[in-house]
Formats: sequence, C-alpha cells, structure tokens
Amino acid sequence: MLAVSGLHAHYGRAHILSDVALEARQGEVLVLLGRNGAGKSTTMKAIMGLVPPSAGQVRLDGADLAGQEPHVIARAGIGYVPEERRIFTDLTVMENLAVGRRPPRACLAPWTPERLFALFPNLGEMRNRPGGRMSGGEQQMLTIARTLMGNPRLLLLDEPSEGLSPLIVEQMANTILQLKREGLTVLLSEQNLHFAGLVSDRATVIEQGRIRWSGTFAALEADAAAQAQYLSV
Ligand SMILES: Nc1ncnc2c1ncn2[C@@H]1O[C@H](COP(=O)(O)OP(=O)(O)OP(=O)(O)O)[C@@H](O)[C@H]1O
Repeated sequence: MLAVSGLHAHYGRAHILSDVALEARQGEVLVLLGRNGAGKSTTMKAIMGLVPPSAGQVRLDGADLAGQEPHVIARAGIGYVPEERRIFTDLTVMENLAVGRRPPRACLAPWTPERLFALFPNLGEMRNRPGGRMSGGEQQMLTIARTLMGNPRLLLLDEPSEGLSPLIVEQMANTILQLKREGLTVLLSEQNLHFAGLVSDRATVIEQGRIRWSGTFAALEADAAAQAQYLSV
C-alpha cells in the first residue's frame, strides 16, 4: 500500500535521510525502529510532505505523492500523528473531533465520535472537557482520535508510547491492534522494542538516516546482533 523508495531529505545543508526504502502492506502494522536522532520523525515528515524530499518516491497504492503539499497527501488518505500532541486546548473533546472531520472513503467505515468513543472509552467520559484539562495520555488518544476523523487509510504514528505510563502504553497497544482489525494500515515509529513487539507485523530499522534492516518482527526479535548494533543504547 505504501512504498517508499530512494528517499532523501535535508535540513538546510545537512543530509538527514539517504536512500530510505520501506513498504507497508495493506492492513499490517509496520514499525520503523531506531535510536534517538536516527531519522524516524524525518522519514514520517518526508512521507507527509512536511519536510520536502530532495529525491525519491512515496507511493500510496501506486500513486507517487513525493513533493506534494501535506494537505494533498492527507486528502490521498494518509493521517499523521506527530510526536508532540496537537490538540486545541481551549476546545472540548467533541470540538476537537469536529475539527478533524473529513469526508469518508469508500473502502473503510467512516469514523464518528461514537465509534471513536468505543475505541477510546476515556474520551467518551470527558466529551465536554477542554483538551487543556486532560492528562498527557488522554491528549495523545485525542490526537489519534482527531486524526481518525479524517478517515485515513494509512496512519503514521510517531512514537505514540513516549512519555506514557505502563498502563496507558498497554491501552495504546490495544488501540493499535483494534485499528488493524478495522482494516487500517499503520506505520509506527518507535524506540521501544517491547511496545513495538505488542503490535507490529514487520519491522524496518533506521540508523543515521539509512535503512539497515527489514523483515518480520519475529526475525528481528531473534536477531540479537542487529538489535545490539542498531537499537541498544
Ligand atoms: N529541524 C531540524 N533542523 C536540523 N536538524 C534536524 C531538525 N530536526 C531533526 N534534525 C536532525 O535530524 C536527525 C534525525 O532526527 P529525527 O527527529 O528524524 O530522529 P528520530 O529518529 O525521530 O529521533 P527522536 O526519537 O529524537 O525523534 C537528527 O540528527 C536531528 O538532530
């Protein structure tokens, strides 16, 4: 469904991504793993058009989106949840969701607040609460819920487990598995191998802006050398 190839990106003169390639198949969870500063967020931003790629392709079901504006890429069906939470703190949960609403797509059931509250029961209990009066974990869930209101086919989740308590991390993993059951394709970026293992089908490992390893998550779990070389601190 998503096929990235030969992707390069720069910040000014700094060459950050070199020849990045990855593929997420329809309905799977692919995790992009790497240490701090490896290039995970930049890869997601380049896919989303927030950092313009200097070369390469970003194909969604065959159509090349590289170089398009972020709103065009969003309209093509990619939803992006950045690392930093992006909610409107003065708006309630319901109002935040209304801001994210976009037309449904033929292939997937459209998201409504009620469907989202089945997925995120906490949000349902605080539907009239302003975003600014929610915990970090709740704000993270609301950011994901608001992105889902745009009815994406592919969801990019940048380090969703970061800074969350173990209990909320477990809820986050269940949410991602539920989204997969609903037919969504997910590209997740993570440093946390344990969290990635709860949800991921396949893994791609990035280091210093280059892809170093790709395969099933089970194969990565069995590959102690790759883990030591590219992932341990
Ligand atoms: N706006 C920017 N300007 C210049 N350099 C940047 C900018 N953002 C990130 N970088 C650099 O690009 C490299 C990749 O950063 P990136 O944020 O993609 O890594 P990451 O794997 O997502 O790590 P993290 O877990 O810290 O977010 C790092 O060396 C970082 O210092």
